[in-house]
Amino acid sequence: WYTRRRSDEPPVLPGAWPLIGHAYLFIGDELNFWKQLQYITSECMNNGHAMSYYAGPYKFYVVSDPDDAYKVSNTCFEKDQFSHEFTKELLGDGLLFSAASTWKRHRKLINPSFNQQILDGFIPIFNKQARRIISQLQVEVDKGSFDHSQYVRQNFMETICLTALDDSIDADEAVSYVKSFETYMNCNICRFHRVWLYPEQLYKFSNIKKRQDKCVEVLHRVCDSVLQKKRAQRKQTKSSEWKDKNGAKPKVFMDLLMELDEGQLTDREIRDEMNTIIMAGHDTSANVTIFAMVLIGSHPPVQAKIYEELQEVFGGTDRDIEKQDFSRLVYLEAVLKETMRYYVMAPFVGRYIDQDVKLKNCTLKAGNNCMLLLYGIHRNPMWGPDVNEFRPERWLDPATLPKNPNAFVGFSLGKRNCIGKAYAMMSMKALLSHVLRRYRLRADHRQLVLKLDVLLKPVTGHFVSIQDRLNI
Ligand code: HEM
Repeated sequence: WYTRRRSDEPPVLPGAWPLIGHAYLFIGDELNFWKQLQYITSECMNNGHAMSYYAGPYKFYVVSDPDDAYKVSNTCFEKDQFSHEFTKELLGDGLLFSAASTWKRHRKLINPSFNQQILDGFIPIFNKQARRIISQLQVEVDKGSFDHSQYVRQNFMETICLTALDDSIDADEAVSYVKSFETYMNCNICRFHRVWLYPEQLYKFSNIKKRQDKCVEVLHRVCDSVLQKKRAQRKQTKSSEWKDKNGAKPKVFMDLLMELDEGQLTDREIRDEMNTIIMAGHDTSANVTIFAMVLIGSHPPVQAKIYEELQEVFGGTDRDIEKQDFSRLVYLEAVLKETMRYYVMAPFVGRYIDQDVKLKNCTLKAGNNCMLLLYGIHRNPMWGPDVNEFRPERWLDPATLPKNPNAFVGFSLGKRNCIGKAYAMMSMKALLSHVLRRYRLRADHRQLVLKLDVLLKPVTGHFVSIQDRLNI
């Protein structure tokens, strides 16, 4: 039954077992998940860039051709059947996993909140956060290799909270918010790797669910209390006075959503979007920065070139990064893009096939799930013979880049791609432009062991050591 398919459907991955199909491949830890995803990707790339596999009764298509992936992503806007189910208590109708009809309305409303003018308002926060990590890293100078990921993760989490909710969140609330977020994500990852906990009827009796519910309670309480505080402040102060009082402060995402015309988003929807932005925005940018630091430390000529560019742009000073500096950091941008190509943060994204989709060589049938293999797109031979090498220089000359506009999918592809890509590039450039002016990194990326929870991550973080350039 598993191997039977309509003639125009993609071929089935070999090795399906009775009843469970290929689900056994995914039993195990996050290291195994990454291994299996690499295996499925290479099978898919070697079999016409589209295949299918089964997890119990569910059929999943996998697609690794950039044009086909683009077609799927712009035809089917529903996310796969599991993502929303796993996150609905916290993210509700937030952009990331909401139903297509809600997503279309919300994305239109929220898009303007990510415009350049708003993002420029966050530059002082990015600078402050970069200086914060520089002083925290002082204790690690000349101490040998250490786990830089903890510093980076914490820093990006604080930054996203400051730009989503601002400092209306008090210190104790902030601590419990960050902790609860972390535990919530860990619970979800635990469930993801235990196929038997996928059905809600079984999951609700597990201890993981109990722990997760407690976290959701805290996260909702904190978010609601910030929202109420902001509403009360606005009521007390006339709108013109409120503008004067807060004129110097950047507008954070919560302010922007509250300012939408009355009734466009309910308080519940604003809360869902805040949690979504925080969840989608902090771990992704943090991980790219963590990988970038390892790669930069492992490639001294790359580090020297970045440093040279930083000296030129900042005139040899340690001044803050300003609006006009971002576009001048051309080589740093190339390094970040190459990091995201080499270690694609989200190696796949899911879609639900709600209508038949005709691809180059086959048809995906409605009623199944589909994984767009972004990792496969970044390993496509169109990138050239050095596809498996880290080579930022490829980004400096358009002639050495693939002609296909969907070759780079670090932020996904199609209309439902990442809304925060410009924010992410700015926050990462700001942090690295400070850190790399002050510290020289040493690392060895060949020691990295990778795992996949929902994002690609290094298993342990003790690979980077730092020297203070002031003492060299
Ligand atoms: C380097 C950092 C980042 C990476 C690699 C990344 C990657 C992604 C990916 C792969 C998706 C899924 C798209 C899809 O399903 O096709 C996504 C969606 C999303 N991202 Fe990002 N992201 C990053 C940073 C951010 C930041 C900083 C924010 C917010 C400030 C953000 C907010 C979102 C939101 C709200 C969505 C859902 C968009 C929608 O469905 O309309 N992301 N991102």
